[in-house]
Amino acid sequence: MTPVKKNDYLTATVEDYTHEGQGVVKVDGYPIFIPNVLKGEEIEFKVLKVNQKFGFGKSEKLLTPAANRITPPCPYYYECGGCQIQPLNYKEQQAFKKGTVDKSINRMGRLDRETMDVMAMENPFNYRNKSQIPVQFKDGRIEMGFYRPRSHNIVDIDNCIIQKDIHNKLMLFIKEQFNREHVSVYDEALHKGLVRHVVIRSNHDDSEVQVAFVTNGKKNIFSNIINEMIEAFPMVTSVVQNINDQKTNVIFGERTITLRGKDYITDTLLGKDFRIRAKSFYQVNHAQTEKLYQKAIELADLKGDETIIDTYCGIGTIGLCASDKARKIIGIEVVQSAVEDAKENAKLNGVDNAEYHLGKSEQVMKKLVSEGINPDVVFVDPPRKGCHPEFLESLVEVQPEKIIYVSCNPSTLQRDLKYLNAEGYDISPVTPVDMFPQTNHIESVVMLEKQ
Ligand SMILES: C[S@@+](CC[C@H](N)C(=O)[O-])C[C@H]1O[C@@H](n2cnc3c(N)ncnc32)[C@H](O)[C@@H]1O
Repeated sequence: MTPVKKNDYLTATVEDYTHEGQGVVKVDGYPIFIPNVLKGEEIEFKVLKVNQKFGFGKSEKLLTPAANRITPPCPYYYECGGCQIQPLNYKEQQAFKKGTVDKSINRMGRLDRETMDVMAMENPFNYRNKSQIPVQFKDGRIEMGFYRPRSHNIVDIDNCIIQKDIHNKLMLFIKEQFNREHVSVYDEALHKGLVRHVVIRSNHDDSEVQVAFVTNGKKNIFSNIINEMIEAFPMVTSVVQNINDQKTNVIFGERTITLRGKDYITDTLLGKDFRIRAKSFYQVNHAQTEKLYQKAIELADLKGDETIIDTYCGIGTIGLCASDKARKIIGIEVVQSAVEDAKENAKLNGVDNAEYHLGKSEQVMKKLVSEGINPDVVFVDPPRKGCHPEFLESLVEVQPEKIIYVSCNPSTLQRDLKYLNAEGYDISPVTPVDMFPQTNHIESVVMLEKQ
């Protein structure tokens, strides 16, 4: 028996945050998760759902608001699923993120390591350099915006406070053009219609912008729109069409066709230039990426004669930023276009001590181990699911002096750290880096050293 029932109205004080940024209240020890409330607030709430071990609720009345509460700066906040923690001022967002990393490493992982203060942004808005904007036809108009939480219904928006200003201007412009030209828009339920997403990506000073039209089929109806767009936005140096005719939630399909200009944009990170194509991973927050990489390279404490493996390397950014201080860089990445970009990026920066391997880290690493590779430092930057167990086994087999782990998921980070710790690696304090202000996402960097 749970101590609460669905539709109960209760009063409690918010004790903590979940890793998703929801408030946690407890009734006789039974936790209930409530969005948009701050730690320390006394609230009246309604119970919405009751599971065996925890429930969900909705705040009905703030009895004592926290000093760190603010009115969400975005007017779409309560409808749109893009941001989750706007009622927390930036100081409280940092406290939530530090607390989440700390709980993961120390409470869940029992690793007993210090969590540093969050490396924060000076101005935590208008930072996203990549916008993946779904398109829908509703009530006689084409709408563009972002999905409501846990749905594929779009909130039609004119301005997003976390994406860069140039993206907001282009989004509005393209929406108007689509409406004027009565462009055919994809209907997910019927799997019919043409335009599915518009993806905008820009470099740090907006001197190069890429617009990608993701379409269900290869019909190209974009000539007029592109002409007008380039006249109004001469910084759009790349327009591509990506064909995705599958019934899927994955945004990009296999094939990308260049419609105008180049098929990439170029950005600079820590003095190195990087070509980025539409499907390649690239960190979304330029200012914070430089801080993150700087910290990662500082933790590696390179002397100049090291062999470095940069795995889950994307377009080669971390390794190439470290290449001046290393003897050799070996990159591993599973996306073909990213590997091609990485090779190109090495050339572009005059780096001749880098080589790249296409494939899964868990497989390529095994092969490199069997060939007798002997790295001194390994940079690891996996996706949210963390490292594959077979990759970790190979890593332990080659025994690098140092491993620098960059993670976008504190939960898989602690799992992998625990394994490496048990296999003889000491763990440095963990530094959270705020790559995604206003959202519940958290990036961290940590160094492991052979005992
Ligand atoms: C979080 S991103 C990091 C990329 C890069 N280090 C950076 O900072 O831009 C993770 C990368 O791992 C790649 N990836 C995902 N699974 C992989 C696997 N099993 N083996 C190798 N690379 C993988 C993704 O394509 C992506 O480029």
